[in-house]
Order: sequence, then C-alpha cells, then structure tokens
Amino acid sequence: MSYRNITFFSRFESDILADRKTITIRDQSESHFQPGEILTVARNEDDQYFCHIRVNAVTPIHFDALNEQHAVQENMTLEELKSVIQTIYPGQNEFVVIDFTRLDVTGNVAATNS
Ligand SMILES: CC(=O)Nc1ccn([C@H]2C[C@H](O)[C@@H](CO)O2)c(=O)n1
Repeated sequence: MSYRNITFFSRFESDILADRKTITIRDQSESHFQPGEILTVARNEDDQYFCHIRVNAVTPIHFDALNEQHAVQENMTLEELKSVIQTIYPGQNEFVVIDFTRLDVTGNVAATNS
C-alpha cells in the first residue's frame, strides 16, 4: 500500500515523535488530505522518513481565529505559533488545521494515553 507524503521541518520531529505536537496548520496547497488517511512523514530538509500519522480532521481556519488550544496542540505559545506561520506563509490568512495521531511501526496508535 502506498501512502501520501507530508513533510515537517526537522525542528518539529522530536515533538511529533513524543506526541507533543498533534496538529499542523497548512495553507491551501495542503488542504487535500482526508480524515482517515495515513500519511508518510518525512523531514522537509532531507526527506528522511520518521513516522506515519493518521489524519483525524482537516478544518479550515482564518489566521485571526488561531487560539491558545491550537498553540497547546502545536506545543508552542500562541505568539510563537503565529510567528512561525507568518514566517512560513507570508501574507496568507486562510489555512487548514490538520489534526493527526502518530502511528507506531505496526500502524497502530502509538500514544499510550489514547
Ligand atoms: C512545506 C511546508 O510548508 N512545511 C511545513 C509547514 C508547516 N510546518 C509546521 C510549522 C508549525 O508547527 C505548523 C504550522 O504551520 O506546521 C512544518 O513543519 N512544515
């Protein structure tokens, strides 16, 4: 079976593998993912695979609607999150929140508390 790919900047890899980061906010070019879909996750910089995730939900959001809950799910402060998004996507306001669960190598939910 082949899965679609998503990449994350390498600085987020440890948070994803520790289940501290359970959403990602992307622009319209990555709004095509579907709930239930399993994605192969690689580092943006070197395309090195590091895990699979299952997409739980893909929800449109305006930049101004980002809140503390999103920041917690990103393991950042809201100020940090907004700054990261403005740096990656300068001038953009319409995004999607991709809520995901990390899977273990057998394809099962990896977190012990879920
Ligand atoms: C190619 C590309 O856009 N890659 C991205 C985009 C976003 N992220 C991270 C940064 C923040 O934690 C959230 C919100 O954008 O997602 C990323 O790692 N790689």
